[in-house]
Amino acid sequence: MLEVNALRKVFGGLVAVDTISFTVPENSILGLIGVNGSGKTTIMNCINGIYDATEGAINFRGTNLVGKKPYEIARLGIGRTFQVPRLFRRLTLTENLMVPVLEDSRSNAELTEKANALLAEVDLYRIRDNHAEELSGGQQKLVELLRVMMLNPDLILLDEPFAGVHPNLCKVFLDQILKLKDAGKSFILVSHDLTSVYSLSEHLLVLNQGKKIAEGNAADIQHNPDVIEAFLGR
Ligand SMILES: Nc1ncnc2c1ncn2[C@@H]1O[C@H](COP(=O)(O)OP(=O)(O)OP(=O)(O)O)[C@@H](O)[C@H]1O
Repeated sequence: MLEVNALRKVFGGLVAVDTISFTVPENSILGLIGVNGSGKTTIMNCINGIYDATEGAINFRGTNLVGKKPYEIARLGIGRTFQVPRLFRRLTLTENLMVPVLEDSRSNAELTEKANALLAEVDLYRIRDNHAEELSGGQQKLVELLRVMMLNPDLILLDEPFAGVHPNLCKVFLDQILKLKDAGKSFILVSHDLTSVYSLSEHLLVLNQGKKIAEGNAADIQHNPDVIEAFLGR
């Protein structure tokens, strides 16, 4: 579904992503792990068009994404959440969900029904008229995922969905991911929560200082000496 080939992203003299290649098959979850500053978010930003790749190719179902704008990439079927959720603080939950579909050809009633159904799935329908700023950080992350789902993407990039989130909400988030996976969606998951990322991902990529140092399934990664050294410094 997604093929990233020899991706390189340089900021001035800093090579943030150093010639990384990987693929995301249809209906799969790829985990992206690495210590702070290893290049994970930069890879996400290159895929969804926030950054232009310095070099390399990114193909999504045969379309080259390099040079495309974030809204074009969203319309092609790639959604994205952020480490710090980017909701409109003074809009209600329902209004936040309606933002990506303002120019949608579906009727307002149909879209509102969809937004409310998504909110109901995670027990937020009852507070649908609250302002986003009234939510906890974890609830905001959840609403951001629902907002992404309004465009029904096939590939969803999740940046640190569990960081700072109450364990009960993490469970809701995990259930949502699994449900969407069952419905055929694919994910790239960036997380420092290794337990969750190991349990969710069929395949993992480990980054260190912009380079790929290992890849494989959770068992391969957990026993890889380079990974142990990068994470634990021994
Ligand atoms: N816009 C930018 N301008 C300059 N340097 C940047 C920019 N974005 C990222 N970097 C640098 O690129 C490197 C990789 O950063 P990135 O945010 O991708 O790492 P990360 O693995 O996501 O880290 P974290 O786990 O802390 O989120 C870091 O050294 C960072 O300082």
